[in-house]
Amino acid sequence: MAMEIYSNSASWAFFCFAVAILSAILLTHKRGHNKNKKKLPPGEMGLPWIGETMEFFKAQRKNRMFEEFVQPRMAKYGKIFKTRLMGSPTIIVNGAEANRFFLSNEFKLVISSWPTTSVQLMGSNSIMEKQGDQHRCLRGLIGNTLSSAGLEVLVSKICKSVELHLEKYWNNSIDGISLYHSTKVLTFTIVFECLLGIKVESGTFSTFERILDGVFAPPLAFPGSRGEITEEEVIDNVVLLVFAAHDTTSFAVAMTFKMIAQHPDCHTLLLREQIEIMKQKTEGDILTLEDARKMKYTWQVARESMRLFPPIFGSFRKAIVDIEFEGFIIPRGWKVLWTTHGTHYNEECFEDPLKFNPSRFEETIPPYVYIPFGGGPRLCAGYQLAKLNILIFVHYVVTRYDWSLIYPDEQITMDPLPFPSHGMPIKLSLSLEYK
Ligand code: HEM
Repeated sequence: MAMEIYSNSASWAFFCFAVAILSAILLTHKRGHNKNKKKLPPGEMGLPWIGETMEFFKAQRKNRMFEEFVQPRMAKYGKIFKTRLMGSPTIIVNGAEANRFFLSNEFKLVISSWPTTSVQLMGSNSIMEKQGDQHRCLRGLIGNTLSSAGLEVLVSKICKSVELHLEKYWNNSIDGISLYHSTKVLTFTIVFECLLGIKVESGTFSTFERILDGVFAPPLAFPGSRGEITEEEVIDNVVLLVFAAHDTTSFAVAMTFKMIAQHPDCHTLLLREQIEIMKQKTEGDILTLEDARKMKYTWQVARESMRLFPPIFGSFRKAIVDIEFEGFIIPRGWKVLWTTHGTHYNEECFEDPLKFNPSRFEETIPPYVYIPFGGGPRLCAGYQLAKLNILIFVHYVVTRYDWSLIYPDEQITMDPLPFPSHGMPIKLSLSLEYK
C-alpha cells in the first residue's frame, strides 16, 4: 500500500514536472513566434465587402469625414487603423511621418489607386494611371508650361481670362452671383485656354460637368452602365486631368473669400496689399509674375483657408509589397488612405488649429505637415497654376468690387469633393474707386 502511494505520488510529480517543462517550451516558442509576427493595425473590418463604407459615406456627405469617421477611430485605435471601404481592406494613416512615408514611397511601396469608374473615364493613359518613367515623362510636359519662363506668359493669359470673365458675368450682375459656380467656369476656361491652348466653345463646360459626375461615382456595376460610356468619351476624358484643377481651385477660391468675409482685419490687410500693387499700375496694365510674388499676405490667407478647408481630404494608395510601418504590417494589395486633416487639424502641428490665423505661415512649416497639394512624386502638378489663378482672381475682385456673402454661414457639402451647398452667392457692386 505504502509502495503504491509512493509510486503514485512519484508519477504525479513527474507528470507535473513534464507539464511545467512543456509549458515553458511552448511559451518561449510562442513569444519568439509573436516577436517575428508583425501585426495589422487595430480597427474594425466590419461586414464582408461593405465593411465601414456606409459610415464613411455618411460622414463624407456631411463634410464631417474627419470629425465623424477618422477622429473617433483615432481616439480608439491611434493614428493608424484598419477598416474596410468599398470592398477593399484599407489602412487610414494620419500624421506628418505617415504622409512622408507613403507619399514619398510612391512607385516603390505604393501606387496611387483611383476608383474603377475614374479609371474607366480617364482611360489608362492619364497621368494618374502612369507609373515610373512614363509618369515622369508626362509630368515633364506639364512642368514645361509651368516653368518660370512659362509662368510669365501664363500670368498675362490668366489676367486676360479673369478680366473677360468679370466683364461678361460680373459687371451686370447687380442681383449677385454664385461665386463658386462662377470660379468653376473661370478655372475651367483658364486650364483649357491658358494651359492647354484649347478655345472653350459655349456648351463645353456643361458637357464636361456632366462627364465629371461619373468620375467619382461609386464603383457599382449597374446593368448596362458600361455601355453608356462611348469610346469617344473615354478618349476625351484623358482631359479629365483638367478636372483635377477645376473643383479644387474653385473650392479654394470660395473658402478664401469666406474667410476674408468673416475676418474683417484680414480683409483690410489683404486689400492694402492689393491696392499697393494696383497703385503701381497705369490704366490698361495687367499684372506680372513679379506682382504675384508681392502678394505674400494674400497667399497666406489662401493657404490658411486651404489648411482649414482642404479641397482634397486625402487620397488612396495601394500597397505593392508587404509594408512595415511603425511596427505594423500593411499587406500587399491593401489600400492606404492618407489624410490632410490628420496634420492640418492637429495641435502638435498647428497651434490652436481651429483658429483662422494666416500669419502662422510667416514661419516655415515642416515638410509633410501642410499638404493640401499632396507630396512626393505625385505632388499636385498644377500647384503653380492654382496659386496664380487664386491670387490673380482675388486681386481683381477685391480691388474692383464691393461684395458680401449672402449666406455667411453656408454649409459645405461633399460629393465627394467639398463645395458650398448654395454655390456661395454674393451681393456685389463696382467699388467707388473703380467706377
Ligand atoms: C487649389 C487647387 C488644387 C489642389 C488643392 C490640388 C490638390 C492636389 C492633390 C492633393 C494632388 C495629389 C493627389 C494624390 O496624391 O493622389 C494633386 C494631383 C494633381 N493635380 Fe492638383 N490640385 C489643385 C489644382 C490643380 C490644378 C490647377 C491642376 C492643373 C493642371 C492640377 C493638376 C493635378 C494633376 C495633373 C495631379 C496628378 C499628379 C500626378 O499624379 O503626378 N491640380 N492635386
